Amino acid sequence: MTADQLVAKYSAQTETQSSSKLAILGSHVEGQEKILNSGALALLETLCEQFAAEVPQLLEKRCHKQQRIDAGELPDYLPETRAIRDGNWSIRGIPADLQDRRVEITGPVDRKMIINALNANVKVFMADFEDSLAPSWEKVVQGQINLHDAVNGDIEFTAPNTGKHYSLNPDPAVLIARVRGLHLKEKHIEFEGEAIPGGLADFALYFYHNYRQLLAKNSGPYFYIPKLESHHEARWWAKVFAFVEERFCLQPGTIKCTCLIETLPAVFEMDEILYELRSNIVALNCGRWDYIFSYIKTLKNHPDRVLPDRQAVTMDKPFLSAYSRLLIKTCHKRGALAMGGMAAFIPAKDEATNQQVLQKVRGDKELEARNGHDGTWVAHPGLADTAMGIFNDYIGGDNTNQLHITRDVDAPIPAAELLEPCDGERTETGMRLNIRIAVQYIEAWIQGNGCVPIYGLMEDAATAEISRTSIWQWIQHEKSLSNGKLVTKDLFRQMLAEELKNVEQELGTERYQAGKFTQAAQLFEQITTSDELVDFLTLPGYELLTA
Ligand SMILES: CC(=O)SCCNC(=O)CCNC(=O)[C@H](O)C(C)(C)COP(=O)(O)OP(=O)(O)OC[C@H]1O[C@@H](n2cnc3c(N)ncnc32)[C@H](O)[C@@H]1OP(=O)(O)O
Ligand SMILES: O=CC(=O)O
Ligand SMILES: [Mg+2]
Repeated sequence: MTADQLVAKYSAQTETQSSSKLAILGSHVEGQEKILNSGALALLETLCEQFAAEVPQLLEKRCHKQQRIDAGELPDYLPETRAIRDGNWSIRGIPADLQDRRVEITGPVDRKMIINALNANVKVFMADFEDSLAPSWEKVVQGQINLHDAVNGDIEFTAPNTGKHYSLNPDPAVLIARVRGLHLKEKHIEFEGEAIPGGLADFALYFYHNYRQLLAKNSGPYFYIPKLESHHEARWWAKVFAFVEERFCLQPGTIKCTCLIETLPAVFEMDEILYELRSNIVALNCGRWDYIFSYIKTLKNHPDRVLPDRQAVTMDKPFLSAYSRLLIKTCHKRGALAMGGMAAFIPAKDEATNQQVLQKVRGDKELEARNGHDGTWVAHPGLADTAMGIFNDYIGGDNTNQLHITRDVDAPIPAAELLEPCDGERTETGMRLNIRIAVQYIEAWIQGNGCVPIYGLMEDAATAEISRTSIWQWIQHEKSLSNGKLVTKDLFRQMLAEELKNVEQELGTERYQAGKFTQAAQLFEQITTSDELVDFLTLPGYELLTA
């Protein structure tokens, strides 16, 4: 039976016996029939049946590990998987259209942005259901509709305010969908009365609707997997992929994924993650913003590892440099690409400032390319040429990547280097900036906007996490600012009140009052002064977003 016949049979079966275990609770989104059809829901139901119950167990494993680290242990390479690290093995391979990923643009699954991103001067577009998306039901469903139209090549958009029309250029970038992390649920779909894992919904819907078209175009169902913390979680995804490949009569390894290494626990299991997913994985990526957040979160009880101002934590700091170099060394040894990360700068409107922005982006991308990364991320089309120029220079000639760079000079990288405390000041200016960023970001998020420009930087869920957890950590460890002020809950509350006034002045009273700043400030205050560190900002945020 061909794959097409199989899908038809699978869809027909479920057309007649509508699913009893899966319930759609979200309100109607225009066009949802295209996405939430019986075949897609049948796949989702089967995946939930097979795999959803394991997710809480995986999250529980994270907690157990964290308890040991909270009690004083430091993360390290795992003794029980030494044979995998020492073994001689490679990943299955990289399809032709994923060999050259020198510049990838990222962005939420907004219709206009999808078109702009696919038309940008980049090799890949990472369409994001994660850090840059506030996953309201409408955005999730509309995002799937948009991606389906993009894969079909008939996505179009007319801006209501300008009348400008958008459609795809002839040779669009390769599409990779980033699904939600395992901690996030999709509460508008329930399986046996329980909200389902958000990432499983994103995966099933994108896969089901697009894999045939993508394969017909000599591309494939490609995914970014975020926020993994262990090789057990990688194994879970490997089982999901293998199950779906078998179900749809696809060659093993048809689904391809790139895993973000953006948690401190995962950096010690990169070989193991590649190994678990070796049939499907093609690359790892340095998700530096979540990684910095994870460094704070994982080492939250370790007074000697408290980070300084966010601006001081740059990729040339020893712990981040070691992370980038180890990722490259590990990937290239196994035949996988080593993707760099995001410089959070975005273009400025005035030319002089923009030149400074481009200079900073150039510096950041040069460091990555020189280290041996095979490609990098940009947040905005206006940065694509700059990043492309740097990577063209380093990759050179007919090459498509830097897989030949083995970084033997770095063997081995000890755990201590990955955990090295980061020097730098904690300043009142830095703390106030963290406050203004976090409160504005939370306000945007609970209104449904997961990625916003604030003070010339792209702010998303990962960058905002650094701002809010830095203050939490400074309070908990009774740190003093460079001007001698002790960081306390009261000092934070006082600064928050003052900075809310500054934000109101910056934005104007009309915008401020029409917004949700009071709600955002309440949530921010609550999670910053709580003695328990809230795991992810987006968990209480999701309750407000979907209230
Ligand atoms: C830590 C991480 O996870 S990083 C990955 C997640 N983060 C992201 O993906 C960031 C994506 N970037 C963005 O969302 C945006 O660039 C923002 C919010 C930072 C800034 O957006 P804006 O203020 O709209 O930028 P600006 O006004 O300069 O945009 C100019 C044009 O570029 C487009 N544009 C900007 N960023 C992008 C993008 N990432 N993809 C596609 N198009 C984009 C805008 O849609 C706009 O198009 P138009 O001229 O046709 O109207
Ligand atoms: O997802 C990317 C990051 O930096 O976080
Ligand atoms: Mg991230």
